Amino acid sequence: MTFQFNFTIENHLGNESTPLGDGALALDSSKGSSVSESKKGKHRDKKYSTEQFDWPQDHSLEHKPVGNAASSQNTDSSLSAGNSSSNLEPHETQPSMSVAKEHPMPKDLKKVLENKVVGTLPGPHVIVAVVKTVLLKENFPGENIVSQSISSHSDLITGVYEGGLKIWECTFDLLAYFTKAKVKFAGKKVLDLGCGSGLLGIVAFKGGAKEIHFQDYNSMVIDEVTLPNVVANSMLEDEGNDVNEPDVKRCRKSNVAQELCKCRFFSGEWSEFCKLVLSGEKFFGKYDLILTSETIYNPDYYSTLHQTFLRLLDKNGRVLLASKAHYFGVGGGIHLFQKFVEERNVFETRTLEIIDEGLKRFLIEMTFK
Ligand SMILES: C[S@@+](CC[C@H](N)C(=O)[O-])C[C@H]1O[C@@H](n2cnc3c(N)ncnc32)[C@H](O)[C@@H]1O
Repeated sequence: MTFQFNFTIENHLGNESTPLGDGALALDSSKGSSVSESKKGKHRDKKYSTEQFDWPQDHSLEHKPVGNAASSQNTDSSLSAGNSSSNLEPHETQPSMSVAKEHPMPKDLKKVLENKVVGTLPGPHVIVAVVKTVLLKENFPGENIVSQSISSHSDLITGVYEGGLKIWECTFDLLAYFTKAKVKFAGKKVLDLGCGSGLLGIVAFKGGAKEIHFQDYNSMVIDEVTLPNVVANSMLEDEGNDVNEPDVKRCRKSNVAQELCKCRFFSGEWSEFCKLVLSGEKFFGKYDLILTSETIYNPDYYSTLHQTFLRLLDKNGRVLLASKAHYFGVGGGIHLFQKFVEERNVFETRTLEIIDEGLKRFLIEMTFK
């Protein structure tokens, strides 16, 4: 079995008397690379810096939902609500009811990038910034999805942690497709569903989408990965004009803030998320485009996911979905999902691309019949 994380845990840092102190977690949201010891120390007090990421191509990711690995230690309110079972097995567990909430954009954008190292994603797609994060355990009392994932040797813990801390490879397939197919985002209302790092939504943002919403199951993922990635990208865009005069600077600052107003962030389980966005004053209107990568691994979630598309997609909208052919150990996969969709008879699915290298992967489009 191959097991891979995109972040490293440094529980031993205190013993090595690094400036991070005891129980520091280093979370590296790049694919397969890790932050070196010296780099972590070096960047701890920096606001942010830019570097090129090393981005190894590993196609051997394996999902392993864990049963009893989801311990009751989890006290994060949005997570613990989803952790009612102490023995979580992929096919016995229904999607939990992790309460949905909106995460406001912090006023101090520099703070969002504190303890982060910003790099750029190599590849043929538009330039995208990704952050590496250093998390201090004491800042996240009760938030232990990282250590739970590590200790359970799993990328997913059903109903507790749904995988958003790392970038899954189908995200890269969709990014490549956007470029190849010249997907238009301008003026569209876009949802990055199960966003994790949020790279799909970020590309939509850069492509001129009117509004971009990011949703992830875990609130920590939104706060520590998605939001910083979006902020880093808005600043990256802005770095193009290198002007130093104070009023130009002020104006640039408000431009960034204005652009960021197009982005909204949500955590929580899908049916709860639907309730939140469809309810009363929070109603934001339906989405023209729903982007979603590696979200169909668990057949227990199909009904909720299908319902989410049904409720949130505009009647002329489309879903662009990327998935592996099969998710070993969890049981989901593209064929099972397509069959599920066919049986519901609401959406039409069309295969856009089959990527037949490493683990077979699919890009599909869903539109209303
Ligand atoms: C395997 S991760 C993929 C993350 C990201 N899209 C990528 O490709 O890197 C699956 C994502 O789907 C979301 N997700 C899965 N099941 C969910 C559920 N029942 N409710 C809400 N979100 C869910 C999680 O938040 C998680 O980020």
